[in-house]
Amino acid sequence: MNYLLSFVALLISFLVWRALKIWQAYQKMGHIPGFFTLFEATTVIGALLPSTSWNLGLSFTWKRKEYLYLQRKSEIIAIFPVLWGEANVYHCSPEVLRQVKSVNADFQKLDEGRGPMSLMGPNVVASEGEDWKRQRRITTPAFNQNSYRSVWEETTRTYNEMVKHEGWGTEKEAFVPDVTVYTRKFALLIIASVGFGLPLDWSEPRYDSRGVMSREEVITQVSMNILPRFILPWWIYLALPIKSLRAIDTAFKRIEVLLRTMINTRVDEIRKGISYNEDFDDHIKDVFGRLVAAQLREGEKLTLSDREIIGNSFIMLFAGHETTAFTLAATLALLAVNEEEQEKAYQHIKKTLPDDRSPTFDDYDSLSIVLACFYEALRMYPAAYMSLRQANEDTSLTIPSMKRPGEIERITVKKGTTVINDFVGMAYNERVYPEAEKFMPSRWYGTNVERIIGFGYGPRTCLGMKFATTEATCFLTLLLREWRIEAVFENEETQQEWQKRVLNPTLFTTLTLDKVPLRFVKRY
Ligand code: HEM
Repeated sequence: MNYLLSFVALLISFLVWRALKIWQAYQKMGHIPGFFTLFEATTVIGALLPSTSWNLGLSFTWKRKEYLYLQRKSEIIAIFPVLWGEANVYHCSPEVLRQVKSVNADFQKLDEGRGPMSLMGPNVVASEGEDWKRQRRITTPAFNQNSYRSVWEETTRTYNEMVKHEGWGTEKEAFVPDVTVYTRKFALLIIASVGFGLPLDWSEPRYDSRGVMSREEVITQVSMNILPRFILPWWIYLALPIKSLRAIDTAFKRIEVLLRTMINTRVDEIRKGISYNEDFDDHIKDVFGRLVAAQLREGEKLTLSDREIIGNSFIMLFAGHETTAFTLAATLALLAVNEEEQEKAYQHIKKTLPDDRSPTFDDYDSLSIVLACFYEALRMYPAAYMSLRQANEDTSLTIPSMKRPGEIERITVKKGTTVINDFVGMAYNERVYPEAEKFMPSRWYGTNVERIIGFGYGPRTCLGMKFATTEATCFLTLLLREWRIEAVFENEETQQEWQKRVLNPTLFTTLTLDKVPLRFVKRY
């Protein structure tokens, strides 16, 4: 009886607490069109439960992309979770994105969102204010024309290694059961080599004969398990003898050792090679070298702690390969089911590279139709599918009106409100991208890079944007000029049905695709 009373008292306290919370949120955001749900999508419970009418589910911005904003006839909406989580404001307007992320915007990254990204140490993605400025200034010079040239050369080398190792050189056709496995490995090898001077081998097996994980597998496991590692308590790895948990634990321990060893080796190299009072910029070109060298500038402002070097190395390895890999996979899949666009890209490559000469970095600007295919895939499957910002002050936002097209509405977001930039919503906003469901690379012909919002906007725009587009242009050019890409259908399914089944992403740490089966058919 006592137990029952305690339970009822607890339940009542909980409900009163929630009612108060929702009431407070409603005071703040009630003027924004919105709706109620039971759990907030990004909380553990909200993410684990399936997407239904009463629970949004983790991938709800994708699953409801056609009607989420249309239902409320507004490009900005508020979502109030009744039982768990915080109320937030979502929007699907590139105009709002620009206001929230411009240089003068009084918004900042959320502490909660920064947690998982700082798992291995503070870094440029997760930091704010002066810490962010310092880390951005240290890392930015590593992204320059010379490094993009290295990206191009390394992409060409790795492509040839892939074709050789997979035995495709002599084949007329290659069946690729899941192209994401290849693009993932590809992107990882490029960032590891160009960004970190860590050459990984395409042919190295994931585990050696003694069952020891390869370095590639360590980085892949770590990238795929950032959220579980962040959420799960340390003792769970000891308490539960589950193989996949053990693999996560091993990978996180090994990456720490790997990065520390790399730091020590690089410190020795730098100390031997140059006097560390000299201008480092002239000597050290790669991202990792710049991070390590910054630490050696004793007594200077632009320095990094050990934890910051590890944090930044980890984040570059992660940000530098997951996003590129899935966008490349989406590009190939979309080209497979849009034959006309694939043919256009192929003809463009042939015209740009007469006599079948190999593409070089100097061809990058001319291969704009290839890059447009990548931009369009990025729009339709935005790897960084949302970004969160908190208002530091009451801020008035101007939003194109859905009810009265051509007019502008003003909405104030109150101090402390979290604004979620919903890149899926923006990508499928028919006002901005007519026929949004259609793969139309021509949207990006001759475009201004500021329009490519998939890489963010403003001072915190993606640092690796040109790194990624260089790699993508080179990889796609090499592949498309040699192979015709085809979808592998199941039974009698149509191209649209294939796209719907196969290109059905999961929204987790990034937007990920699961199993994209393709066939590469030799063109000559
Ligand atoms: C298709 C590939 C990529 C996509 C779609 C992408 C997307 C993004 C987006 C949307 C942001 C801004 C996030 C925010 O505002 O909260 C961002 C930031 C960042 N990205 Fe990328 N990224 C890609 C590739 C890369 C690569 C290859 C690297 C490094 C080699 C990289 C490094 C970074 C870093 C360091 C930041 C943080 C910048 C800052 O806060 O100052 N990204 N990325």
